[in-house]
Amino acid sequence: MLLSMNGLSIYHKKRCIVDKVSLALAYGEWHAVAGESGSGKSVTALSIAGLLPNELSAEGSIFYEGIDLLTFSHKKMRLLRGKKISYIFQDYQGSFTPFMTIGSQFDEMLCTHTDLPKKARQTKALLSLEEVGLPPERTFCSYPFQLSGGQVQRAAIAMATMLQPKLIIADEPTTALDSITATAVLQLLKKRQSETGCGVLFITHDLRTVKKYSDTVSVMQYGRIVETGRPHHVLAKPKHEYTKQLVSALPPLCNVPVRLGREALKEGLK
Ligand SMILES: Nc1ncnc2c1ncn2[C@@H]1O[C@H](COP(=O)(O)OP(=O)(O)OP(=O)(O)O)[C@@H](O)[C@H]1O
Repeated sequence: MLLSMNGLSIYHKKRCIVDKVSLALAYGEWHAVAGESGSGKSVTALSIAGLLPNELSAEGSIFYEGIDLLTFSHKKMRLLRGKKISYIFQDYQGSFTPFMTIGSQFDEMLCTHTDLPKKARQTKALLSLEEVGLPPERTFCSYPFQLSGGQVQRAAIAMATMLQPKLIIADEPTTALDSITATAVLQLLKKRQSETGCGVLFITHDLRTVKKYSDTVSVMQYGRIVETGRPHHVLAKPKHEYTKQLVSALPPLCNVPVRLGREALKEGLK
């Protein structure tokens, strides 16, 4: 197992906001965590990357390749982030520092995790930007606010996959995008996943994306996982009352049979 979370609880002071969550993610798997706003999806994801704000505390265990990340120091987690575990946020303010060019942020990551000389770092960054369909030189020299939302997320995917991490955590990466751009960004993430073989933990409130891209879905409500399984099972025959409500709230056109994985990707790339 790439990631195995056991009895994870997260507290704000004495308030429990995530309650004994257990979740597993295999190598190369796309695991969606779906649920309404405030159910605890983001804080669960942040805890894996060691990015919980100071006022929150976590208990339980989060094993990444057999090592409990909750026992890691901030310094060790910094070395792991980017190289082994990457994070894609909802918007550029999460993924990029606004006052640095995209290129210098790629360079900073390469400096932290590799011994490459300057020229080779630049070549690698430009190649990564090209791989996600962005004009490499122009994007490299741009500040995040000079790019569109879709371009920022493409650049975030480029940076997240550049060092071929085994795990990518994507926290509602398409929330700020229109539906056509969102589809293109998700197809790109799926494509990069199949190229690099990484696992994806995908946080979403949109069950349509769960149907289309995920191998597994966990449904969260009030800080607990109430149901886990293959999307076509969970969505066709939801067991928990909350999942039933989520499914019945889907627009009718979305309640069609699900095609998953490679098939969905092929479809998306046509
Ligand atoms: N820094 C914080 N301090 C105190 N409470 C917090 C903090 N961050 C999150 N929470 C609380 O934790 C709960 C879960 O929040 P979280 O952001 O994980 O939800 P979510 O399911 O990701 O929602 P959304 O889809 O809106 O992002 C909420 O009740 C929220 O108010």
